[in-house]
Amino acid sequence: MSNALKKRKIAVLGPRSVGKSSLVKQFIENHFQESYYPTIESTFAKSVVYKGVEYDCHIIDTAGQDEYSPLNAQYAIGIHGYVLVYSIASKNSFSMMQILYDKIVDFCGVSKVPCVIVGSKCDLTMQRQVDSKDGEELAKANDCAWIETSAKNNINVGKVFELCLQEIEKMTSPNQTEPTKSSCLVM
Ligand SMILES: Nc1nc2c(ncn2[C@@H]2O[C@H](COP(=O)(O)OP(=O)(O)OP(=O)(O)O)[C@@H](O)[C@H]2O)c(=O)[nH]1
Repeated sequence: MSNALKKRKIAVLGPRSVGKSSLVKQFIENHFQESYYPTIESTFAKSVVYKGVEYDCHIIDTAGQDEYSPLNAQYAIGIHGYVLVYSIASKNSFSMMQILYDKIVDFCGVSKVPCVIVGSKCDLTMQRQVDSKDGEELAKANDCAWIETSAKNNINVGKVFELCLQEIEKMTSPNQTEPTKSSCLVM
């Protein structure tokens, strides 16, 4: 059997300022920054052990999207799994989740993709606009995983990427390294 690490490409998508970069930075670099710098795009690599297997994860932190942004083909082709982020303090960002998920599955021409829906900034309890129950129900309706996180307080940050690997592995047959069933193929 090969000792090569299993490569998994994960795209982190969501509206502006919901905390995508903060989530990724907390996961990769273990720090949190209060100031806001809009992202263009950054890719990070980290090896993650999930269920005793080491995965070489490439995480793409993307620019904030709105409902009119076309999906960049780069975020659909060759991606194994998705992390879709809304802020629990923004109902508008939550309403983008279904739109974004539908854009991805439409682009890929599949009925579902491995995905974790993330309610970020869960430390902002006084500003909460999205009930946990609504997040959970949305995820269930789309057969996605769901979790609430705080990059600020380092709550559930690692769990997001474990859940993403879990969703990817659920849809990937053993020993398969290329995204197939759930991801786009260039014809
Ligand atoms: N209270 C709190 N603030 C957060 C959290 N995560 C991010 N923020 C703040 O929210 C703002 C936006 O965070 P970013 O991580 O830059 O958001 P983004 O989604 O990457 O933004 P774009 O690059 O525009 O897409 C920053 O001021 C962060 O400090 C969190 O868990 N709790």
